[in-house]
Amino acid sequence: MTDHRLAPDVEETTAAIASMEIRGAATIAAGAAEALATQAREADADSPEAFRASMRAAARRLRETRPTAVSLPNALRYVLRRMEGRSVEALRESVTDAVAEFVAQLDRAQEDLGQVGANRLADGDTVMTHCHSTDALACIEAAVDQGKEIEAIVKETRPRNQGHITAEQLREAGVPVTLVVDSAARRYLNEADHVLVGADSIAADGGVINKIGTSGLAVNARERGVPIMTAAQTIKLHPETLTGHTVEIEMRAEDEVIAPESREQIGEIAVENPAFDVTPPRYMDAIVTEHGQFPPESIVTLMRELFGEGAAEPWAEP
Ligand SMILES: O=C(COP(=O)(O)O)[C@H](O)[C@H](O)COP(=O)(O)O
Repeated sequence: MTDHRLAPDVEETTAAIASMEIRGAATIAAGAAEALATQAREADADSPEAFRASMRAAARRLRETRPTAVSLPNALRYVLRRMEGRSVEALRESVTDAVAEFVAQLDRAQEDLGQVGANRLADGDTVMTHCHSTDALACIEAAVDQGKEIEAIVKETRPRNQGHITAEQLREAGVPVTLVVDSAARRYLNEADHVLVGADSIAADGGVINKIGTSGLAVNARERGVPIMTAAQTIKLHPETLTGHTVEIEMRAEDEVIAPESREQIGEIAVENPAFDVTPPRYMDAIVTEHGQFPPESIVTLMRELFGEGAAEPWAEP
């Protein structure tokens, strides 16, 4: 393999993230980190410089897949910042160690935030969910483990129906599930005690970027007096927003919204398919992280503490 050649696993992971076979912010972060470990193991670079260049090339390739979940660049940053050593072997080891540490930390963070989120849920509560978030599910699963009886109203989450994954996993956890179409959410909020969502990114002002439809759900929840929380480990904090950058919202293919045949039949129309939206902090009651729960407006303090060194791009060519 020459310096910049990417390990097949990097190409496969890149394709799987782009096609959403690997999806959800935490899972994307773990997948990308593991692909970097494979790159490190398989790179046959003949100098430390060549090894570093091949790692940066792999990170750039992974970075290009999806733009909104900041857990992806945060994962790449975590690993590349820990790449050190004077020999290829030492560099290789530093990367594989960093990846193992990163993945273990992700799992631990999810477990810890699950406990925090579970404490907000009471025995007999009904929770409404949107999309499929492993961080959000960790809260419900921890509540069930505490012996609480929890029921769920699961929004299907058009256009890709990630709610079906949530429904299946909750059912497997022993939670009675009612699946509803997205437009039924306001009606069923009458029966919900909490709304629980995940996040792809959290901005410095406490804005929560999550699956399209989250912001409308939050506004409806507020109107109905149903508390809404975001479960998000700190890998979802978006360092660039500390300096005023906005988070790019991914626009996806039109055929996720309407099949090409149906579209042809309708005639000349425009179709838009944004994958995410921003829920302003005033519509979110709490952000639950592995460091505890925070009012959205105060998340900036945690962000400065954890990501104060900024949003360098260690994958860029020097
Ligand atoms: O919006 C989504 C997934 O969108 P997509 O299906 O487009 O990737 C999830 O709520 C967050 O990524 C959080 O997930 P997790 O808590 O698992 O990180």
